[in-house]
Amino acid sequence: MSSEKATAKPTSEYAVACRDLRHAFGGAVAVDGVDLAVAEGEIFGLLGPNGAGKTTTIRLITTLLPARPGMVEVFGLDAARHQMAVRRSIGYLPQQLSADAALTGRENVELFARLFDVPRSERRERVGEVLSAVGLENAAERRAQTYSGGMIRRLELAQALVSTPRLLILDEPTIGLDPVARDGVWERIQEVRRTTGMTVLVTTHHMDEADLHCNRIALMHRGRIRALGTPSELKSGLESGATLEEVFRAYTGDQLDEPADGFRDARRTRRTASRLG
Ligand SMILES: Nc1ncnc2c1ncn2[C@@H]1O[C@H](COP(=O)(O)OP(=O)(O)OP(=O)(O)O)[C@@H](O)[C@H]1O
Repeated sequence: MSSEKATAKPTSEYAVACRDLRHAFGGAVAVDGVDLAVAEGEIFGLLGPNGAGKTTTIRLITTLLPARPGMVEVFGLDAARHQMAVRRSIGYLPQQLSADAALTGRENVELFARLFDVPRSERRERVGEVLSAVGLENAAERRAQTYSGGMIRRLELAQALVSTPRLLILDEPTIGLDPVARDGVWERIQEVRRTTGMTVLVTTHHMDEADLHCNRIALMHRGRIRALGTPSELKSGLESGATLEEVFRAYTGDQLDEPADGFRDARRTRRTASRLG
């Protein structure tokens, strides 16, 4: 690990740079030649209908899937050659439930602090800081099973933040939440980004959220990037007064989803609970 650190010299100024990403599950192509460049400090939205290949792209970037023959660089480091350094720089909020219902909020975050090697001497303070950054300081000693859907997602955000990542990757951070809870999650994401300058790569099905919060957006469909730009650029490329949802439909022709909330609903809405994403 130390030799990896010694040779880990950044080669580009981007937070994430991908070239020709490809992945197939058996014969089924999920990602079909994706090029992406995410600038440091921006909120970059990856949008697309179910099955477009967003999660697979994220798993390639986080090194959970091998990116060969394509290329992924995170803060200029080749992810294939510097896998551990790249993983250390990323905080990942998976689509699957990653909070444990039987543990308190604090215990859930402490678990991630240990998993991600936050030094023992800093753990207590760091866990307290991120719980308060997501507005859960007063609920920290309660079991997660008593949390609302929005609180669970904010708890999972705290888990992703506890290792002080430079790049925060959020896979549908507001899935299954009502509009008020969605706003609560975004407020916390924006606040963390303002105070830390962190880069955020996010997937969402909510066009209104992408329009409001993302600096740039890539529209993905059937494994490929179909359009890329700021929300205004994408909208003005269609017709005057077009909404982002209309842009989305123009490129994909598909329906958007609207799920529900609560711990049980979150469990039902998302895939099987898994701490390892
Ligand atoms: N582990 C897997 N095994 C087999 N096929 C998979 C697997 N994971 C994803 N796929 C398939 O790959 C394609 C892309 O899936 P992916 O989860 O990347 O899409 P997505 O855009 O994230 O969708 P969603 O919005 O529903 O999360 C889909 O056809 C999906 O069925």
